Amino acid sequence: MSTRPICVLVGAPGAGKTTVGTALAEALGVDFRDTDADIENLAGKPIPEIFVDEGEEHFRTLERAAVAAALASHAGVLAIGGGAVLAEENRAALIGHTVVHLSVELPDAVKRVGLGAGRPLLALNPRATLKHLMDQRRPLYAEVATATVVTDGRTPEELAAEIAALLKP
Ligand SMILES: Nc1ncnc2c1ncn2[C@@H]1O[C@H](COP(=O)(O)OP(=O)(O)O)[C@@H](O)[C@H]1O
Ligand SMILES: O=C(O)C1=C[C@@H](OP(=O)(O)O)[C@@H](O)[C@H](O)C1
Ligand SMILES: [Mg+2]
Repeated sequence: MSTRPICVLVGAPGAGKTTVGTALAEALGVDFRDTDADIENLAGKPIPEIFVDEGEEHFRTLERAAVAAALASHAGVLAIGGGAVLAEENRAALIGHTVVHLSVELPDAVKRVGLGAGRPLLALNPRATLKHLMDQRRPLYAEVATATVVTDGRTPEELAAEIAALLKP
């Protein structure tokens, strides 16, 4: 039987999709899924290694397949990678879903991505690259979102509670 996510989280790297999504799923008592984790499981290696070994284009191919599969089969909270909205195929697939854009401005995004590794696109010059990615993608997040939640200066728990309230019928 086909099913659909309760909510799909989109936004820039560092918006908190993985962190807030995990907290939201816990608050709602449902499963959390992240297409980045699906891709890593399928490829059998971390995302930075996929970029080094096979390149970004191959990663985007795996990502399109992962987004389509998760949208068709996951019933809980779903986070998709920050760059997934670049593909027209993914934006079209999101139509009709409840899509929450976790918005973040550059200062908070820089602080947050600085806290962890594992984002190959941001390995060299995180601030300048993030600024470029965010400028390029802002209209695409707006295009697919059915709601936007501002994350700057807010905790993941506050954000999870706000989204849970927003999802109530
Ligand atoms: N609202 C927030 N406030 C402070 N730190 C956050 C917040 N959301 C996420 N973080 C931290 O920022 C980093 C990136 O978060 P993550 O959930 O991986 O973002 P994304 O999946 O959108 O790239 C993590 O170290 C996480 O703990
Ligand atoms: O912005 C991007 O293009 C990417 C974001 C990452 O996910 P997060 O948005 O969860 O960091 C991951 O999919 C990959 O490193 C590419
Ligand atoms: Mg993530």
